[in-house]
Amino acid sequence: MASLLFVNEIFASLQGEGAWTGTPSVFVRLQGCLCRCPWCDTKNTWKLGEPNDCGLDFAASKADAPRHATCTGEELLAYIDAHYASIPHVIFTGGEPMLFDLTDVTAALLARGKTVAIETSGTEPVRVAEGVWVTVSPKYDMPGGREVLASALRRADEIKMPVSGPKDLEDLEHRTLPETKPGVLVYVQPVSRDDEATRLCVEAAMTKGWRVSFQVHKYVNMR
Ligand SMILES: Nc1nc2[nH]cc(C(=O)O)c2c(=O)[nH]1
Ligand code: SF4
Ligand SMILES: [Mg+2]
Repeated sequence: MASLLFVNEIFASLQGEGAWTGTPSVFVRLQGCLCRCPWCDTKNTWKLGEPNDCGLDFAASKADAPRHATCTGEELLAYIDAHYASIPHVIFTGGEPMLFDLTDVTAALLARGKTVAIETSGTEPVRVAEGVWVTVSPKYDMPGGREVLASALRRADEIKMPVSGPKDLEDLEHRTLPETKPGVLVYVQPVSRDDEATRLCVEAAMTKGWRVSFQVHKYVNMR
């Protein structure tokens, strides 16, 4: 587990999205993303990380800042043990967490009895232990020019499609779902609590049988 992780933020909250909504979770927000989605709510993570001397206390002490901490997988595990022992679920998000190989660190968390999830755009190979819950929020035709990988869609336990307009629903139906495994959970999620996007998601759910993910944390002013 020698490689370095660049941690933009680490904090505890309730999962506010998708199938695990309401679950007490440690969020590990990793630095770096190449997708450049116009409506991204974590633009502060876009810059790719580089080694520095900031430890995890730094990442735990700030929100929405562009700087990150540097740690090894072992240091992250020790920090979670020390500060978040009572929290049963760990979520790696970003940024794009699959810019990092999380196979060993996620295996170690599972071995401790935690459940573990990642939130990925599907534009990087999925590198996590077997048994990790993989949520893919596919990002098509974004300014960064990244391609959504069939291998990521196939590995997904949950698809959570960000919806800003009708094209996203078309992409979900015709580009995403044909590549997913049987039994995958399908969510549509309005971006930025937008009223028109919310209306589109509710209508799509009622006609297609998909579920809606509402980013509950934003409605109750939680992180
Ligand atoms: N409460 C809460 N739930 C979340 N689920 C996914 C999040 C993310 O930023 O990826 C997120 C987040 O930032 N906060
Ligand atoms: S993939 Fe996620 S982190 Fe990256 S730009 Fe898009 S919304 Fe932001
Ligand atoms: Mg968020």
